[in-house]
Order: sequence, then structure tokens, then C-alpha cells
Amino acid sequence: MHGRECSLLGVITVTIAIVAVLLYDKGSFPTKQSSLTKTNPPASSSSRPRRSKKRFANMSLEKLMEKFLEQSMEAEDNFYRLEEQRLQAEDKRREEEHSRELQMLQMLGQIFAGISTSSPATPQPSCIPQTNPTVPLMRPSFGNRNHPSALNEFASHSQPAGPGLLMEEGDAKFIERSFSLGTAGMDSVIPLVRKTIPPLTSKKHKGQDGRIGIIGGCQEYTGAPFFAAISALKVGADLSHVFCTKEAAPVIKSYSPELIVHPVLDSPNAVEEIEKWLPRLHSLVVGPGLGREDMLLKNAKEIIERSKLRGIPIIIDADGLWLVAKEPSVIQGYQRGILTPNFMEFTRLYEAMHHEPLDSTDHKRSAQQLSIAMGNLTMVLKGEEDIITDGKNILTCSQEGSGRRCGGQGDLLSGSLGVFAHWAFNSPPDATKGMNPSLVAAFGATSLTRQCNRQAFHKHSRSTTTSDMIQEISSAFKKLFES
Ligand SMILES: NC(=O)C1=CN([C@@H]2O[C@H](COP(=O)(O)OP(=O)(O)OC[C@H]3O[C@@H](n4cnc5c(N)ncnc54)[C@H](O)[C@@H]3O)[C@@H](O)[C@H]2O)[C@@H](O)CC1
Ligand SMILES: Nc1ncnc2c1ncn2[C@@H]1O[C@H](COP(=O)(O)OP(=O)(O)OP(=O)(O)O)[C@@H](O)[C@H]1O
Repeated sequence: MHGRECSLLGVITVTIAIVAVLLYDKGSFPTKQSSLTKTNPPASSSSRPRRSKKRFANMSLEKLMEKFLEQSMEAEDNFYRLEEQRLQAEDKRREEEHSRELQMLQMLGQIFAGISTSSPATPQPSCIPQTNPTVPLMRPSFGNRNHPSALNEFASHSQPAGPGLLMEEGDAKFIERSFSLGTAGMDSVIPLVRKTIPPLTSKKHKGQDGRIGIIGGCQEYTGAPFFAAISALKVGADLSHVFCTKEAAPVIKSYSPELIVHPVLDSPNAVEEIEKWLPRLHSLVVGPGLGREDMLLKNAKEIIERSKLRGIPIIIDADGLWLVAKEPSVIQGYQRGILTPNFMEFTRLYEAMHHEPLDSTDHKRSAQQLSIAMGNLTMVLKGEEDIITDGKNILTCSQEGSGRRCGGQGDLLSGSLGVFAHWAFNSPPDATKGMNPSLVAAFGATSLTRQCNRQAFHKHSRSTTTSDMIQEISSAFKKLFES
């Protein structure tokens, strides 16, 4: 803001200067050429203003203004480039500080753990998997299927407690932990979500709590990317970017001045244009309103590939899942990937992966199988109850919603999940008690979406729309995570 004001002031000042010079025909202009004259001094200093005058006298006022505006814009660009570098350095410094604090806390935790072993054990909440005290406090690598012990990693580090069900499938044994809001889940997973939410403090600068990108928005669908992007902002992201087609951009912009809209998704160099922004993004939501045109899917695929290289959490929804059904390898095995299929999308994906019809009698088992087939990717199967699994653990979210199902509700979910995912992956491992951050984030987003649905339905009943639900984000968030 400050920089932009300065630049505008600069433009105005320069413009006044030109007009003054032209009117009074005195002095010379500070062009590049005039600064060069310092290294190659002219024969006589008196001839300099005259040459300069002649040069500018040949230019129209309009041309001059254009030239100076151009220079001023260049200066502005430089200013922003430097500012971005400064912010990045600042981010890095804070991250280092944060990790130092974390190490201290971990050391203190280990010291206290040592002390507490000599006193009677404090019972842990029954449904939170307890980490083995001999295992170093590190973020576990979730879902490495090539690792023989990976499948039961969570189970082997935990003491089975609370509601657990042992299922067998061939040689594989899965510990299913089923958490439901209102019973065990409310007491166990919601507190973990809370711990990942960054506190609002005056110490932070704009952007630190989340810069989210949405890949989607085409001629047919402008609502979906808008819903996802505005939900991300309302949940607490600082900046929300939409990368959509040229045609969709003015429409999305017109819905909200809050969003940053890039009309690049169908441009010939779409991937390069979007890649420029990747270093600034904390998470990516691919698919809301993307459409199924080959060129758009191809661009989305390439953007996913490049985001993976940067370790950006990627949420894939809607038409992004159409792409995954066609080319599962695009996200298979990426541990920061989360898929959010509705039942139709899930069926499509399942059948593409397993080459057999879906047995719809046991959704949990099918979701778990699909997650495993996708390399222990986190799967959020939406429905009467939302099933969240990384193949090893299953959470179910049955927060009370309503009977109303309007289009766009899933976009609210995926947009908010973009933020929760950034927060969860950015939190120290003990915030999620060793649980896969994707699971915690997904649980936060599904409970929030359902709570919004419930509150909006209470006010609007049959007429409830996604916009009504978005209006409820603030109070639903407070109720679930801040009360
Ligand atoms: N306002 C907007 O711009 C919205 C755009 N949306 C976008 O719309 C695009 C398409 O998503 P949809 O979920 O509508 O996808 P589909 O067009 O595949 O499905 C629409 C609905 O049609 C039915 N259906 C689909 N296939 C069927 C089949 N084989 N047999 C029987 N019924 C079937 C299901 O009820 C399904 O929910 C996505 O990009 C999505 O993001 C949605 O998010 C809704 C809101
Ligand atoms: N039967 C249901 N009862 C309660 N909540 C539900 C039900 N079905 C879906 N939901 C909730 O609605 C949210 C969105 O799921 P939905 O199945 O509508 O997604 P979608 O079809 O992908 O949405 P979109 O219209 O945005 O594409 C989920 O968080 C889910 O919890």
C-alpha cells in the first residue's frame, strides 16, 4: 500500500515536472541519456540544456507523458521486486526463529517426559494415537508404500485405545480408528485442528497466514472458483488467487474485489505464467469450475507437477478429479495431496483404479482401498458422513448438517481445506499429535462446511444456497474452533 502510494506520488510529481518544463522551457529532463552524460561529459555544459530542449521539443506532450509513465512503472516494478525479496527474507528469518523455538520446546518436552515417567502415568485421551516415546519427535513420512512397515506405521507407534476395529484384507492388517464429532471425535480431532490454527497477532505481515491459489474457472463455471477462493479468505487466508480462463476472469472479478484474478489458464504460456506465482503460494486447490476441455486439463496437470516439486499441499476437487481418473499418476503417492470426491467422482476414480465396479455397501473400506491404491493419498469421500482416510487411519465426520444439498457446497469445502492444509503442514508435529496433517486439515474443513450448512439451513431452510453458507463461515469457525 505504502509503496503504491509512493509510486503514484512519484508519477504525479514527474508529470507536474514535465508540464512545468514544457510551459516554462527551462532546465533539462532526468532521462537515462542525461545520466550517461556524467560518464561522458559534453564539450560545454551550456550546450547540454539546449540539446535536451531540442530533443524534447520534438516530442509531443502525450509521448513525453507516456515515456515518463513507463519509467515510473518500471520503478514501481523494481520496488515490488525488492519488497518481495525483503518479505521472503523476513519469512525465512521467522521460520528459522520458529524452528529454533520448536527445538527448545521439544527439548523441554523430553525433559518433562523424563520427569513424568517417575510419577504415575497421566491417561491420554483415548482416541488420540500415542506416539512411542522412544521415537524421535519428527514429522513421520506418511504413506510410503515402498517401506514395509509403512502401512502400520501409525498403529505400531501407538497403543490401541478407544474405539478401534481390526480389519484384515489379504496380508494387510488395518487399524481403523473411527472418530465421530459429538462423540470421541469432538474431544480428539477438533482440539488438534485448533492447535494448527495460527493466532492472530500484530507481529505478522500480510500473507503469512496463507496465500492460496485456485486453478479453475472457465466459460461455463465462474461460481465454483469464486466460492472456493472467497471461502479460503473467510476462513483466514490473507490472499486468495484465482487462475482462470480469460473469459471467466472479468466475471469472477466482478463478484468480489477481494480476490486476485489471473486470466491466464487458457493462454499459450499458461503454465509459465502460473509457475511464476508458485513460490508465493502456500497451497493449491485444483479443479473447482475447471471444466473438462483437454487444453485446460493439460495445463492443470503441468501445474500440479510443478507444484509437487515445490512441496505445495494440493487439494484436488471437481474437474481436477476428472483429470486424476484419467491420469492417476499425476498425484499418486504425493503425500501432500488431498482428494475430495463426491460420490459420483469417487465411483469414477475407484473404477478407474480398480477396474471393477464399486461395492457401495462399505464406503469406509472402499475409501481406504482407493487411498492405498493412490499411494496413501488422503481421501475425503463426501456424503451423509464424510469419510477421511490416508489408507491407514479413518476419521468420519458426521457433524450435523441438513437435508439441503446445493451446488457449490463442495467448493466451500475445498477452498477452506486449502487453508487448513497450509496451517496443518506448517504446524509443529506435536500440534497434530503425530497424526497425518492432511487428516487433521480435512477434518477441520469438513466439520466447518457441515456446520455452515446447518447454520444457513436454520435461517433459510429450503432456500439455502452456498452464498448463505459462506455468510456463516465466521460464526461457524468461532463455534467450532475458538469457543
Ligand atoms: N456455480 C458454479 O459455478 C458451480 C460449478 N460447479 C462445477 O461444475 C463442474 C462439474 O461438477 P459436477 O459435480 O456438477 O459434475 P457432474 O456434471 O459430473 O455431475 C453433476 C451431477 O449430475 C449427476 N450425475 C453425474 N454423472 C451422473 C451419472 N453418470 N449418472 C447419474 N447422475 C449423474 C450427479 O447428481 C452429479 O452430482 C465442476 O467444475 C464444479 O466445480 C459445481 O461446483 C457447482 C457450482
Ligand atoms: N447427505 C449429506 N448430509 C450432510 N452433509 C452432506 C451430505 N452430502 C454432502 N454433505 C456435505 O456437503 C459438503 C459438500 O459435499 P458435496 O457432496 O455437496 O460436494 P460436491 O458435489 O463436490 O459439491 P459441488 O456442488 O461444490 O461440486 C461436504 O462437506 C459434505 O459433508
